[in-house]
Amino acid sequence: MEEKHKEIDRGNAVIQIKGLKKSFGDLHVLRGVDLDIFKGENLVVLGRSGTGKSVLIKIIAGLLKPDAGSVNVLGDDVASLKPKELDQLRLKIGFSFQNSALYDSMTVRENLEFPLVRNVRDLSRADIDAAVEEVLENVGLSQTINQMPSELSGGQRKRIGIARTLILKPEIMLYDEPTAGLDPITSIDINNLINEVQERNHTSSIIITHDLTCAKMTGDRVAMLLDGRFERQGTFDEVFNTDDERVKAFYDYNFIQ
Ligand SMILES: Nc1ncnc2c1ncn2[C@@H]1O[C@H](COP(=O)(O)OP(=O)(O)OP(=O)(O)O)[C@@H](O)[C@H]1O
Repeated sequence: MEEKHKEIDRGNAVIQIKGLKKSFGDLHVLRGVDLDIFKGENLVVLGRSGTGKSVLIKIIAGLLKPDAGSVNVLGDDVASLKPKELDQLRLKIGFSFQNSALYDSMTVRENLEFPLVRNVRDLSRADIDAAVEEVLENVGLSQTINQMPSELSGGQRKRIGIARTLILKPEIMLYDEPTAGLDPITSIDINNLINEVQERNHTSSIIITHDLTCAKMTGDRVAMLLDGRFERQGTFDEVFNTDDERVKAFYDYNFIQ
């Protein structure tokens, strides 16, 4: 499988993280994280369980406060935002979490309408219908519009979850283990969808994954969290071309076991 090759504008950072630290009691999870994410870039974050990937995402979204360091998202210093400003910023960030969290009692259409109706005022019925149809078409599932989530496959539910996030046209997408629990072929479909979203919407994305096929297919750049820092950042091959046993173990586990 080929590495991704996409030109990224390194002059335009949408997320800038400097010297970020976060501990819980004696547990020092993030120990000085420096990271930039550029406009239109897919950045894959790798790291073993418990290394602090979710903590990092929560800090970016303003859900957790850092102990030290700065986090700037789309020009805003997250720590200094008032609650209302934080809500505004969060509308520009799409979260695609592991379980997709669709509402089981609502149809696909109702699930997709929900964030729009809740967050955007003065939309006509025609606007809402058009937005729902557009995102469903973008994820290739127009035919499921009147179905219930229980009638969909895991891969389809994942796609609808991504569509529901896209309906607010986020500038940044955060994908938390997008291929977890999916078979390899369906995982590849989701990886392709992540790239299509990037191409079509010029979104910048952070993709947290343990799946190195996903990392290689979707990542313009890969950053590996090791002992609380991003010691290794670069293309997929740059990150894994090393004698560092911690990195090699991660690679071997994915491809040999
Ligand atoms: N609110 C909290 N209070 C105390 N400890 C926490 C809190 N949130 C996270 N932690 C701890 O911080 C560490 C990092 O957690 P985090 O969820 O970020 O890991 P992760 O890298 O996302 O792991 P996984 O790949 O398993 O999802 C863990 O040891 C976790 O127990």
